[in-house]
Amino acid sequence: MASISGICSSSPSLKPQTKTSFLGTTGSLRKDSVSFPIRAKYNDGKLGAGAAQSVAKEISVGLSAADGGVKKGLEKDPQALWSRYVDWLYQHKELGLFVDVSRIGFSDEFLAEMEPRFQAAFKAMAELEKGAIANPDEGRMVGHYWLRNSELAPNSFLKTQINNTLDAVCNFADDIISGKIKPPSSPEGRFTQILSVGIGGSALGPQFVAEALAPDNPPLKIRFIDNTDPAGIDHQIAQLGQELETTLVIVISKSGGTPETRNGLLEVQKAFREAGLNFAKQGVAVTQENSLLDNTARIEGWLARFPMFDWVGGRTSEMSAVGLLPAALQGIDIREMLAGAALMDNATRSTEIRNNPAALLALCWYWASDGIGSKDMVVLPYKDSLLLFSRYLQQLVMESLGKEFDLDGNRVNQGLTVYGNKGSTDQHAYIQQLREGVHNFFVTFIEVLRDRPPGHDWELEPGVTCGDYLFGMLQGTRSALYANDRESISVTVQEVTPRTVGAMVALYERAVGLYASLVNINAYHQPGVEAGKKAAGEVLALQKRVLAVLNEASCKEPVEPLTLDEVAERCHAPEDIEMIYKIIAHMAANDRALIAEGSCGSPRSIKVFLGECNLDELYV
Ligand SMILES: O=P(O)(O)OC[C@H]1O[C@](O)(CO)[C@@H](O)[C@@H]1O
Repeated sequence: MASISGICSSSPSLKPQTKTSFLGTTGSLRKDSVSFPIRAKYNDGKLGAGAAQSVAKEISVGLSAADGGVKKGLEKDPQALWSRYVDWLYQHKELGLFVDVSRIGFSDEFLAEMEPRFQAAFKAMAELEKGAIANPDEGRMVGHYWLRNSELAPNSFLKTQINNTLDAVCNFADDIISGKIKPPSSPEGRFTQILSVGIGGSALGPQFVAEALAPDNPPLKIRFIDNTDPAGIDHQIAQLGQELETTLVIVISKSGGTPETRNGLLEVQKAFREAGLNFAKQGVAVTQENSLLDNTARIEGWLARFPMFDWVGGRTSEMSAVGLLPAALQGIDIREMLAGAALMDNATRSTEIRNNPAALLALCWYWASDGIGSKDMVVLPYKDSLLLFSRYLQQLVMESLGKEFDLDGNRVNQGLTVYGNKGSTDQHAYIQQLREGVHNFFVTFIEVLRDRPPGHDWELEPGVTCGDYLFGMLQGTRSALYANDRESISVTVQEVTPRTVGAMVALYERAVGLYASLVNINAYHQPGVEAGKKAAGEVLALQKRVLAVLNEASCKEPVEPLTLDEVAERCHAPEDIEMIYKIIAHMAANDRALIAEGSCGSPRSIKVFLGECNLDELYV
């Protein structure tokens, strides 16, 4: 592959589109939204890309329903495309990583319009790295970049914290793997399994890295509880079987109070009790100092505790103890992961868009989705071990960019939808629609050049290996999509190694940060998640009232089965009757409520009572 990294001549001029169109009334979210400065091809050159939001509000532009979302004007001439490929190819020599943006059709005019906005984004990023409060809502610094180069931390206290934590993780992992720290009920043995309990950013990074990098026979195998699904939890515990006694349970939660994680912990502790095992001697907490989880672990005397830092967000915590501890225990070289991320961090500090792979990604996202998330990003790694990359990116990108308000308080309903699994598998699932159906996406191909470790390859037909097929499928799909005006980015690495995985994590972290600046949003908070959590809490509070009402009626002689209306009335919540119905149906399905009359299929027919009267709960 050519080693040209963006200092080459300018790209051939592409045909800029000058059409201006309006979103109209489709999608109520857009109706009340302010518009963004949009790429040059849609704004007739009226609006500088660096214009202030107030100027941008003057027009609202985007893809109209009428054009079916089809982009016109993508370069198709093979020679011109080749030139564009060569001119724009980004290479990181030391990492063996390439970014090809040639199949995204941004024009020189668009690039010029975006340049000042990128310079502002680079400046904001530099401030963030110096310790500015980059998460204003929460009044927090954003320091995940310091994790791979503690020299950058804004003060010596943080630097020491980072270094000490890394040393502690390495030492603990060494002691567990070597058997210096043994499971209490198996003094001759070693820990053989990890059960990781956590959710969101406290699970997705470790899951992705385990799938990508764990050796075939790791020193400890890893399992995850990342939900409050009782059947899922039972399954994980059942799969461990006798090995529960040699299982290290790592409970990961930045806040230390996430309900799903707490429930997972309580379920696991119950399993330990039932197996006659001492959980504390096998439990490890990764959490913020003095969180509920931290205090529990300290008071109960758990085997170890590792800190999560206030200035590291869950979705950017893979290079903190959250990701490093499980990785190290699986025998993954975490210092290499950090080195790869640090190299990428250096590269993505470049203030020259062409020379900055994260800026290139952000540029393409903006172009492809009009800076308003009008198209989804389909992430397709052609490598089984990278299966979970898209799931990992889903949180990183969508929790960061999916915001109702911008930094100036305007309602913008921003975001960038991410989905995907892996190629070529997905070619036999939904690529049909991508090629020919609704044009609401762009693709990111992740290519891995090395098919197998050296010496293992063979030709399954003359001149062709299994990996050649995978390569052919990727290239064929990229070409076939482009021929039908479907744009794509390709990120290529030589191999899936700790170094390249660290680099890819760092690449996308930075791309998200830069893109957030371009669209003027706070990438580091997640206010929207709270609404769901609050509503869940309200449902559970209502369930307690329903239970109290049913209990009272069920303690009567004779038992008084109640209609839904009666339950709602006695709960003083007639407006919540639908939710009350759902609560009762759920309880009935789990043998916790009995349907005396009627059936759940016709809610108005139901009369319900509890199988048992609980006198202790009567006047609660
Ligand atoms: O690590 P915690 O505090 O348990 O949070 C888990 C996840 O929950 C979220 O806060 C969303 O609810 C994510 O941002 C986070 O990664």
